[in-house]
Amino acid sequence: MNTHAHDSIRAVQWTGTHLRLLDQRRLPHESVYLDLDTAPETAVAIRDMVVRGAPAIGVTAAYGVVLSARHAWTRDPAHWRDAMQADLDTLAASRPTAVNLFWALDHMRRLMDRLPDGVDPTAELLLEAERIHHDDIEGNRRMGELGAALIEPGKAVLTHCNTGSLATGGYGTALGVIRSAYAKGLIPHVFADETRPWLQGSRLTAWELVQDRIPVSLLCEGAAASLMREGRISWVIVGADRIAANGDAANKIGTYGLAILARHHGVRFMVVAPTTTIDMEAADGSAIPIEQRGTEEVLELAGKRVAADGAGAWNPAFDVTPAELIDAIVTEKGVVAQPDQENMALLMGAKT
Ligand SMILES: CSC[C@@H](O)[C@@H](O)C(=O)COP(=O)(O)O
Repeated sequence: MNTHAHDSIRAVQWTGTHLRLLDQRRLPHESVYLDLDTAPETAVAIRDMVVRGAPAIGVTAAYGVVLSARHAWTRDPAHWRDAMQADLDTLAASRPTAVNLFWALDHMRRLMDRLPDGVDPTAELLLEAERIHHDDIEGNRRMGELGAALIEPGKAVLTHCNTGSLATGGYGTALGVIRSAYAKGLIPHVFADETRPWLQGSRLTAWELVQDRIPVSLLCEGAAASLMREGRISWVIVGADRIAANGDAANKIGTYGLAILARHHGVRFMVVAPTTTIDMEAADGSAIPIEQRGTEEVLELAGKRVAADGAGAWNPAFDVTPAELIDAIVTEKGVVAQPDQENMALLMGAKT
């Protein structure tokens, strides 16, 4: 029997008593799981990249709220909501760009407000976290179908970062489209950027694709222009951490450059993300907070200094691709071609 990565990889799990995370910092060579019991531990795991990828961060935060509720109810059943406040703030401060985190916290907070006083809220909150998790996987399957339908058979595609089972509730966004397209025989091969400085492409995307027996070639980001010039790919397919109301999309640093290269070479550019990644409060990309991470991530490789002593570094974790460089945004609610403020509002059911 073939083992498909998307069936077996569960980066985020509820054990019945604990939140269990696959430590993505140690992949692909070691599969180590961490069991977490508190919301502050969950926030640290998000910040330190044990779990990463916008939808997976959202799902994790929802389970973090469950852990918080359990402690709050034990400590102070009469004021469990107040007792959770510090935990909610800590979770919200873990990473700034992926809006799925804030979406999940808001969603859980709204449920907290509806729950009755005097009753342990843990079970209800757990049900909701599990629903968020389940809906994310369903949404990915749907996006897989919708995105694959845009791809004509024949050429390879290029992806960036990791948007697969590891980055989501399961299956993946951009990698979900790639999985579906490969299963339909539409794409023969996948090119994956290694994705400095965390190497999500080499360590995580390649690991997932190899397990699914989908042929993958890694490349340094700097090789993408030459790949396109050789006419070897039809689409660049990426995920997103936050999409603004006009369709500008923040994603892993380097995505913007790929979009410019794609337009120059007549390659199409697809962003795949659930509607929980869309932030209608952000008018355009300039309103999206971009996380700056520590300089050691650039100056070192696997914990070992590689840069010349005395050199500094600039390490933004994300960049913003302007909507006009995006050919399609694929969500679980449908595809937005040539995204702009009007068709994004239509998708989200908002008034223009
Ligand atoms: C489905 S994941 C979409 C994005 O979150 C992904 O492309 C990305 O940029 C992840 O960044 P990371 O810093 O690894 O959390």
